[in-house]
Amino acid sequence: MNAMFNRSSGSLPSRVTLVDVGPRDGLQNEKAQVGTAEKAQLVGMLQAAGLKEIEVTSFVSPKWIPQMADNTAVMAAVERRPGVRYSVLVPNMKGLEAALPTRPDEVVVFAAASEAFSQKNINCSIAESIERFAPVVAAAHEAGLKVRGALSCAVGCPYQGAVSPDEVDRVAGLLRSVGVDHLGVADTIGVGTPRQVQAAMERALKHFPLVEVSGHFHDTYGQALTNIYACLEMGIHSFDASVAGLGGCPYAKGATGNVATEDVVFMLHGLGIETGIDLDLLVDAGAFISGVLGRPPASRVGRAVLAKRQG
Ligand SMILES: CC(C)(COP(=O)([O-])OP(=O)([O-])OC[C@H]1O[C@@H](n2cnc3c(N)ncnc32)[C@H](O)[C@@H]1OP(=O)([O-])[O-])[C@@H](O)C(=O)NCCC(=O)NCCSC(=O)C[C@@](C)(O)CC(=O)[O-]
Repeated sequence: MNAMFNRSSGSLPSRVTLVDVGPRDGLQNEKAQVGTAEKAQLVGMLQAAGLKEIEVTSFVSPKWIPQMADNTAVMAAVERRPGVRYSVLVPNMKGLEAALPTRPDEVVVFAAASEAFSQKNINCSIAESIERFAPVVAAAHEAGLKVRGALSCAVGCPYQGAVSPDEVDRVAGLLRSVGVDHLGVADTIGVGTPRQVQAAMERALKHFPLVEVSGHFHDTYGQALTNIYACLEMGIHSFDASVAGLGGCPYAKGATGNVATEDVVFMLHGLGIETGIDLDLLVDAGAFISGVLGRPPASRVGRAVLAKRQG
């Protein structure tokens, strides 16, 4: 066992922060255009359920992701609660300039550990993306905002196949070098298994402190909860998840949604780990957005709770 794994001395964190990325990662991949009011209502229901960090939208090109074209209107429609942090994705200065007047608490730049995915997702090489992010990070800091860096394809790439931990190491280092505060290690296509995820995390932890690393897992191969558990064993205590298991990236064909927030909360509470989230209210939020989309929630916990309520 690697020395880095001794950080948590075998015990699990007592509290975990969950960032619900459903309004952004979830809805960016839906064929049906969800209305601005429904998006704001979803954010409202998530914060009522106790989520303290919500990724609301992205300021990307509407030609690339038309589902997020109402970004400014969504940010304006959200009834903000004190103590909740609202983040948005920005791929470049144009995105940051559009995002700043909407008063996000945090911005997210997104790079990839795969050259092929970087080209497909943001139309530039990894090196060019880092160059592009440098002034974005500086300007965001100037505006008093923290910057998260999402690192896609940390285990596998839909175009390139397996991704080596060496690439995670390299790109995590590049993101840190331009001043990114927090790194979200993402298994974009949900192919990772626990030891692979731990290897990627270990490399990320060379560049970012434990409190500034989080996991973002898609559940394509049903490994997401196991991978979260593997991260908990390393002491990592912040994860992205999507209510109702919404999600996916339009440039990662075949990948399913993110791990469902309801499923993560159920597991964490079962482990005696605090989240501050009310599972019943979260299930209501998942049922609401699934109703808007005209399908049952992908969350197994969500479906089980709803079935139990019906008797
Ligand atoms: C990065 C670009 C813009 C490059 O796209 P490009 O075509 O190379 O951009 P460009 O700079 O050449 O500009 C082309 C046009 O886009 C406009 N433009 C340029 N920037 C913006 C902007 N910010 N907002 C609005 N418009 C913009 C620009 O003004 C111009 O407009 P035109 O003159 O043709 O009318 C494009 O590739 C893009 O928007 N990509 C975003 C793709 C995306 O959102 N993917 C999903 C998010 S990542 C993800 O889901 C993964 C994650 C984070 O969840 C973790 C995981 O699971 O892996």
